[in-house]
Amino acid sequence: MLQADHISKRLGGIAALSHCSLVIGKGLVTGIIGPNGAGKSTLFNVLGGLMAPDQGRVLLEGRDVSGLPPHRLAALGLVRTFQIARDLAELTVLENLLLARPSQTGESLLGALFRPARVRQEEREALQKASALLGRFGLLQHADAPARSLSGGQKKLLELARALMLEPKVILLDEPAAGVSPVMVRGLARIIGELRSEGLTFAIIEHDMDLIAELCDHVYVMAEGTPLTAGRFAEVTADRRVVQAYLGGMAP
Ligand SMILES: Nc1ncnc2c1ncn2[C@@H]1O[C@H](COP(=O)(O)OP(=O)(O)OP(=O)(O)O)[C@@H](O)[C@H]1O
Repeated sequence: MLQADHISKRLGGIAALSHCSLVIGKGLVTGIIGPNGAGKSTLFNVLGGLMAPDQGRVLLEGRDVSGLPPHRLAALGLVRTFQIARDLAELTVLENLLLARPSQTGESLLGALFRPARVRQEEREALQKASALLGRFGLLQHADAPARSLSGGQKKLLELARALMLEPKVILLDEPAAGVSPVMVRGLARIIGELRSEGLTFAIIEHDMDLIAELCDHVYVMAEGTPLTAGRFAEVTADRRVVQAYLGGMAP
């Protein structure tokens, strides 16, 4: 579904990614783990179009999409979740969802002026979709509350719901469990599992190893800008090199 092909990226004189190659399989949940500074966030930034690679390619369903900006990738089905930024936090939960998917027709002045019925139809559809997602994620009663009033876990659900408004095929999830209560982590895991069984593909960066073990079909362990090893969670965690990478070479 999504492939990093020998990607290299230097940041501030550091090789954040170095000939990094990996495959995010269709319909699977792929975990990306590794110690701090291993290059996981940089990989997501390159895969999600926030940074162009210095070398290498990003392939989405076999098509070279290297360097395409996030909105072009979203139109092709690849979406990355983002923390609700400060300005969005002041808007309501529902507004956050409606803004995630701008009206296609109403985006241009001419479209809005000459096709008002079409714009209204798109707005109705977006409202229906947003309401359905809020219901599914247990956020309906918070629809008119400012996003900042949500708990950490509810904010993560809102981030996921914003991504789903774009009807993606692949979602890049950056640390879904960070700052989330254990009960809400279970809720998130259930929803991600359900979305996966509906055919969505996920790549997940996460430091919560219980969540990785529970959710992931396949796990890549990154170290120094490239995958060190890959396999099922139990396989990779049994690999001595992985323990060493986490301990910074201090393993006995
Ligand atoms: N904007 C930047 N300028 C300079 N160096 C950077 C920048 N962003 C990241 N780096 C460096 O690139 C390397 C990879 O960082 P990255 O954030 O991708 O790692 P990570 O695996 O996501 O780490 P963490 O788990 O701590 O989030 C690190 O050495 C980091 O210090």
